Amino acid sequence: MRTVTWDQTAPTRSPEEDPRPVSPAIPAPISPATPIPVSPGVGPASPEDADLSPETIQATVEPEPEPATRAAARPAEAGEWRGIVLVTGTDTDVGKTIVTSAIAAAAQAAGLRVAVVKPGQTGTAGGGPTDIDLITRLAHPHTARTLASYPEPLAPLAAAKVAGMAPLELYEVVDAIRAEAEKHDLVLVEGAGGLLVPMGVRPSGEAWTVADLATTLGGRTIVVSRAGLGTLNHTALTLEALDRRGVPAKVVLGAWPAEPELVHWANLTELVPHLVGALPDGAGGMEPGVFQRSAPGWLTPALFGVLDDWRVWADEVS
Ligand SMILES: Nc1ncnc2c1ncn2[C@@H]1O[C@H](COP(=O)(O)OP(=O)(O)OP(=O)(O)O)[C@@H](O)[C@H]1O
Ligand SMILES: C[C@H](N)[C@H](N)CCCCCC(=O)O
Ligand SMILES: [Mg+2]
Repeated sequence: MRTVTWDQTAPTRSPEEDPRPVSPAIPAPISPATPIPVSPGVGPASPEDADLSPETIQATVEPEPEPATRAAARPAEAGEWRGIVLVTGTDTDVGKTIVTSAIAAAAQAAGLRVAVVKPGQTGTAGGGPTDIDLITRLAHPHTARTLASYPEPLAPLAAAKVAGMAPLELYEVVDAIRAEAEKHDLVLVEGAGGLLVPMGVRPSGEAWTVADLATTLGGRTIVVSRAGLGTLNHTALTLEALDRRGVPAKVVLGAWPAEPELVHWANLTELVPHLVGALPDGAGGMEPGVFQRSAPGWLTPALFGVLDDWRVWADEVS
């Protein structure tokens, strides 16, 4: 099997010169007395994977068993992501819409009937295409619906308030998504911004988030993450929030750069145990036919793709 050779000129240190562990800090197991589950975190699949010494500066991007002290990143199974799947992200502008399009395209190519639902679209005063417009252009899902649109580019609840419009009501959204699930094999639900953005109100008047939607619907969740510096923390925070709620989650990189640097390879190595896909930067600008034919190559079989070896993928994209 081929290995990926990282940029040998990048600054590194050998264990002999500096014995500090190069592994990123993995949260120590929390006392069994506390009810807080151990963070799923992100991290190398094995200590060897974190070795950035010059002699072994190779990305060993094959997932291996997680240490028993952490919630395991169980390998996703082929076709597992059917039914209702929420697509959230570590932030706004991370590529949720493009990733949603890619999953829809790959699932349709695999013969599934796909619906995409965007509960709250904000920023429509800008006049550009909505997320559902983009998804429709790129992937042509069988059904594509926006449930509520608000003019200002804000979180949906804030956008509803400033416009004096009705906020999204949690159980109306739940009912709309369940109705699509009756008619489709896969319903992709794209949030707005990240996991804990206030989306609308519950009957009690309290705000709800995409995390609440995931727990109410019992849906699996895809976390779209950036590839660059800062993503390890943002991804770990999002995975931990989902893990604490008992929501199964996997990660897709929204935009893998054309010219990856050391940090991108290092992040890939850390995230591989959680990854079920990675889209190239620029994918959103592709001609729709090219996008649809390419999408399965960016996703693992869990998401109806054909990407089954991250080392081969890394060789091909570098
Ligand atoms: N793989 C990609 N190829 C091309 N453009 C991308 C890619 N990923 C993200 N972008 C660009 O980055 C920006 C944000 O992407 P996108 O609209 O998918 O973000 P988002 O996470 O859906 O944000 P929002 O919270 O507004 O829904 C867009 O301008 C999009 O064109
Ligand atoms: C307008 C933007 N593109 C998104 N649709 C909404 C992002 C809300 C983010 C709120 C926040 O986390 O502060
Ligand atoms: Mg979007």
